[in-house]
Amino acid sequence: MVGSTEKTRYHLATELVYIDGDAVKDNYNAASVPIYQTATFKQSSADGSGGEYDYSRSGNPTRTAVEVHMAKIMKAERAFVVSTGMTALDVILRLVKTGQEVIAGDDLYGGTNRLLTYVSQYNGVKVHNVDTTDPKRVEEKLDPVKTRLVLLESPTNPLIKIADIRSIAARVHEICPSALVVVDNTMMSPYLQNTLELGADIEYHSGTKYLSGHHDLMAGVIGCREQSVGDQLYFVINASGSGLGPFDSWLLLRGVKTLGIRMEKQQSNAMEIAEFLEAQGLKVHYPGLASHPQYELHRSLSSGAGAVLSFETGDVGLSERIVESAKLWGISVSFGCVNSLISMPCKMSHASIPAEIRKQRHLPEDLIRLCVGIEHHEDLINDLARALETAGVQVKRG
Ligand SMILES: Cc1ncc(COP(=O)(O)O)c(C=O)c1O
Ligand SMILES: N[C@@H](CCSC[C@H](N)C(=O)O)C(=O)O
Repeated sequence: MVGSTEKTRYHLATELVYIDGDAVKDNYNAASVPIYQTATFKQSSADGSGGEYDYSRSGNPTRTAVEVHMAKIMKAERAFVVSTGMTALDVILRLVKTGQEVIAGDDLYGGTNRLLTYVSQYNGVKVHNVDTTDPKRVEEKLDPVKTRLVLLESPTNPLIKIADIRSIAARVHEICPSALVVVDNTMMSPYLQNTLELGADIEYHSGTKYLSGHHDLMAGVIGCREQSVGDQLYFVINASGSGLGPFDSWLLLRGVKTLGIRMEKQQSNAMEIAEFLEAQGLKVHYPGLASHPQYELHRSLSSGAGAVLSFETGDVGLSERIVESAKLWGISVSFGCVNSLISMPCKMSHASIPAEIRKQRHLPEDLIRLCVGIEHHEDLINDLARALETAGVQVKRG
């Protein structure tokens, strides 16, 4: 019902806009996929052999439309849309049983760290946090019997570190044939990086970010390579009721159509801003800069650097003053939206990671994260320059 083995025929920017007419049967040929705002569906008989849908927790035509579309975009055997990005990870973690192990990065979104800590404390699942920029650190923890999941973020949120997804996936599959390689691809979106093609078994996204693009909904997207994995994921989604509602499914489908054009503009703005900050002598983390330690690796995995970057000032108070002096840059968590945002991860998105763990993992307290939108880059740079000056930094103008 929600599967798609259809291969893409056009450039990705075109496929994003082109919704396959067969994804949803509509008697009136509506140009926009209808919102089936219904909980239940009338059946023609009482023997359970009725229509394609019976209850929206189990399936809904608007949800099917976005799932079929996302499967095509992610080149997945099957895709699912769920209520949030964290729900996506929660569903995936249900595939890990007590006694099994997870290997994850040591620079991860704060909420991901929180959920992994929960499963390790209460579900009897050992979680190894390792530096995933070094494939050897992952390999050291692989156990052919116990390892069930290897979870990667690349680039990481918020230090923008890169994992060699291709090599890690190959080694995991060689050493632990029953382990699943899972990539949180939120920071790139399917427009810039296809992790299933790089060897991942499951790719997931916070659809709250680039996929929807306007910060007007919460969503999660999961894509997988194998039908059997898809069956297990669907079981959990139906059993737990985590599928995305019809209206949010419709909003997500609408948002995805403009992903290509938004991402092109956002990352070209991000590059201008990264260069401006680097010219100020600040330590900037952005994989589009040749100074990024994994610049070449990132280029070999993806087709762009994305629109999230972070930089260090060396002084927490100074960072706070910069963030609070910005006007055009909204002080908010989240990223991937048309509006530009500024934040301090240690006090905001990553505040749920205990301070001593943040220290152990070398997450700088003064780090400022910028999530670049589609505004004119000169306005963004001018506003940032003014914020730096207001905070006491002498700015070199180009
Ligand atoms: C990299 C990453 N993955 C997953 C999530 C979780 O997504 P959501 O907020 O949609 O639950 C977030 C942010 O929240 C994130 O930054
Ligand atoms: N209070 C929230 C913070 C959400 S952070 C959202 C996003 N992933 C980001 O990185 O900005 C929480 O504790 O989850």
